[in-house]
Amino acid sequence: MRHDYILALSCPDRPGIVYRVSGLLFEHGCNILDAQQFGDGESGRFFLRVHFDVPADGDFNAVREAFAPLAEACGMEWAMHDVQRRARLLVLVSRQGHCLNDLLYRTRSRQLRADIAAVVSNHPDYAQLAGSYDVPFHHLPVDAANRAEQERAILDLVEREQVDLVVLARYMQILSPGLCEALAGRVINIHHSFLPSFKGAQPYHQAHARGVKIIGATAHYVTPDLDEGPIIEQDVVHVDHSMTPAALARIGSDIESRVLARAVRLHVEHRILLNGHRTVVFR
Ligand SMILES: Nc1nc2c(c(=O)[nH]1)N[C@@H](CN(C=O)c1ccc(C(=O)N[C@@H](CCC(=O)O)C(=O)O)cc1)CN2
Repeated sequence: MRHDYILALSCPDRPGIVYRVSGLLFEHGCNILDAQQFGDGESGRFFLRVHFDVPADGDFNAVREAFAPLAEACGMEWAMHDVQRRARLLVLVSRQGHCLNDLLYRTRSRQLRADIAAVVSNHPDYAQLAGSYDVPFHHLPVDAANRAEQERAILDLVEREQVDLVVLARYMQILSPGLCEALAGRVINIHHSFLPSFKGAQPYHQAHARGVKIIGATAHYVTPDLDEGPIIEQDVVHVDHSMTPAALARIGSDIESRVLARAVRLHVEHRILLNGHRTVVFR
């Protein structure tokens, strides 16, 4: 039986990259099932995502070892991923549980190629919800005095549970620069506004005060600069003058869940490549 893999790479753009990558895969008996590419004239970088399979009598490790010298010669940042492997998520939540609820269902129903290894919260509210899905729940209260200890406990969980991606599902704590660095590229946050508008706390109150006619949600990678990380996915919905901040939050909650789920899917399917401060997303 053939086995599928994803090759995702970025490198300085030059003629012949696709030719050399596809030729190497061909020489190892691999078949390309899907390929997407983008050459960014502004950054001078080339981005490629190749879905390929290895024949039953093939050797994936040999393919990966043969690829390494080519990657080195082209200055590639690259990775190959087993399509069958389900990503392991650690979901962090505070008081608003709609995104957690959505991710629990989507992972359990296998809509997402991922499993939730555990839930962490600074409040006890969602212990029963996590338990109803047989997902371990860790109540880790946090304040200025114990923040370093609490974040150490989160990192220990990431290592112990072999977590691939940390999801801030309306987790209302600002991660320290140290934690952001330790998990660089592996933390996605859902911000409840259409960034760059209304960063920080209470974006629906900010939106109401501004009198906007659309609200939105933004999923982005987390960096030390609050709500400034590379944007992955966004969506919006129309609102009007009659809606209070609470009404905006109710309307916005559906958008938040959808945008976060789309961003998690894009990440776990290896469809996102970083392009400096921005992303390239192969849908
Ligand atoms: N280092 C980062 N941490 C977090 C990011 C980020 O981009 N970089 N995104 C936030 C998300 N966020 C809104 O989406 C957000 C969370 C928390 C706050 C805030 O002011 N929190 C207060 C405490 C609030 C409370 O205890 O209820 C604080 O930490 O002092 C603003 C925006 C998640 N983390």
